[in-house]
Amino acid sequence: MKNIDAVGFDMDYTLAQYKPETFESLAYEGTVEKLVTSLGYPREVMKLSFDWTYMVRGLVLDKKRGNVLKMDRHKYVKVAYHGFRLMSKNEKVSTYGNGFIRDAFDGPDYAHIDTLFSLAEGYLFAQLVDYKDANPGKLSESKDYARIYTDVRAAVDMCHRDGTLKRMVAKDPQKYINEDNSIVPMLKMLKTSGHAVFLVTNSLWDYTNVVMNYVFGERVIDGSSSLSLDWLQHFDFIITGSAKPGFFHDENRANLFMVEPDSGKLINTDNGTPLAQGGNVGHLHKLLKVGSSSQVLYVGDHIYGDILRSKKILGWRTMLVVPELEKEVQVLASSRDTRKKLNLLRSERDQIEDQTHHLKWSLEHDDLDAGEKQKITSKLDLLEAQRARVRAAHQESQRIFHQKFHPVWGQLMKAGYQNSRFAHQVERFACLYTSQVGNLGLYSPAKYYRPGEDFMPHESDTLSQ
Ligand SMILES: Nc1nc2c(ncn2[C@@H]2O[C@H](COP(=O)(O)O)[C@@H](O)[C@H]2O)c(=O)[nH]1
Ligand SMILES: [Mg+2]
Repeated sequence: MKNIDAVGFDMDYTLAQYKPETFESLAYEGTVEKLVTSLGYPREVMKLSFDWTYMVRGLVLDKKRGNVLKMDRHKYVKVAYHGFRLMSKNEKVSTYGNGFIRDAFDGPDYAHIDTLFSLAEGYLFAQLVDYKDANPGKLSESKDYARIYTDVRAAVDMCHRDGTLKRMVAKDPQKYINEDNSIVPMLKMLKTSGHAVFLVTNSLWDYTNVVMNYVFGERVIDGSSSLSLDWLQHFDFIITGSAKPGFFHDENRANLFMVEPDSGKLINTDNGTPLAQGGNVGHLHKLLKVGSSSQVLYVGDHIYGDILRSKKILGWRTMLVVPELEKEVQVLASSRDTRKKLNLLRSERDQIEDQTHHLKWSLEHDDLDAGEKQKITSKLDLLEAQRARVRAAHQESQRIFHQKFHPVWGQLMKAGYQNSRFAHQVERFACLYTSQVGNLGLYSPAKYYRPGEDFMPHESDTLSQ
């Protein structure tokens, strides 16, 4: 942090941690209503209900096929559901494992659940896929799976734009946003230590003002009547309506407005102004007066919107907020014995397979008499039975272990033994990651965050001996 001159924050799901159980339920209900009232879906769809715990970040929606996928860092599909039906191994392999060209899963046929804002969207998509399959003819013919996805996306988008969500949050922020008393001390510490502190959010000024009032301790907010501007003192610069990730491109020509905080009026400007709406990163860089982009640390929750471009294009230092990490770490810590057992079973299976292969080779290629052949065949039968036992025990323990994290999708950061696609993105694009933004305040603002050591397989093997 010594080399960092400016620390910036995203607002939604970073400084303001929404409660997915209420916020995403609101998004879900608003979306269903729009599908029925504006997009021609049958009223029956209103009877569907939402399980906010089902979807997780890192999943990929296959829009055309109506599937939900979890993949590893090499983009191998490890778990696949059609709607809510688990696809068999054969079905999965024939859909995603054949062919000569590997799918990159990043074209227009796929959508990524890479923000907690997308949990309701993914869930509703899977529900409507099942609904279409179970009710042939009830949806109009044009509504294939891909069209269903487009409709759900459009309805979610409307909810964010037309006030369906924001009006409700403004009325009762405590219902939708977690209280977090660690934020103010953390921001004060950063400022006192000489860092410039800034906010860049895609939310517009009026909503930002409501949410930040709640985050900064004005716990009783009724509409906009009692909003205070005291929270502004914690930031040197504030940019609302930033339209990230486009904001991170200097050539982005979005208009820059000065915000008049009391009235919320937007005034045209082409100058850097401490409280602005719109513009691009060029305006911000002028204000920050940093010598190089690596002196900026930006903290956000969205791997694409906040982290990827700011790091890849600008070279900012980045910190990703991953609230799911809390449970992930808890389960890992309480499963040490299980993990040891899994590793033992895995190496036992490897050893049995190695022995089996040697014996089979010998049987086929060595010059053996009948007695020797018989001995090897009996040994092979024993090994085969042993392997089946170890394999079954391993699979069952692995299944139980993964279900401790999430009953359907398992560990967020792993897909089998490999890092998950999500974990891979975190590793590549986030310099730091943590479960809550307030954790930044647990360390000195002068702390040097050293990277963990990289391990090649041959190195970790020698360490564990
Ligand atoms: N128009 C849409 N707005 C969306 C959607 N998903 C989220 N949002 C809004 O973006 C900001 C996020 O702010 P940030 O502080 O995290 O930069 C917030 O206002 C959301 O309501 C969407 O699908 N469409
Ligand atoms: Mg955000």
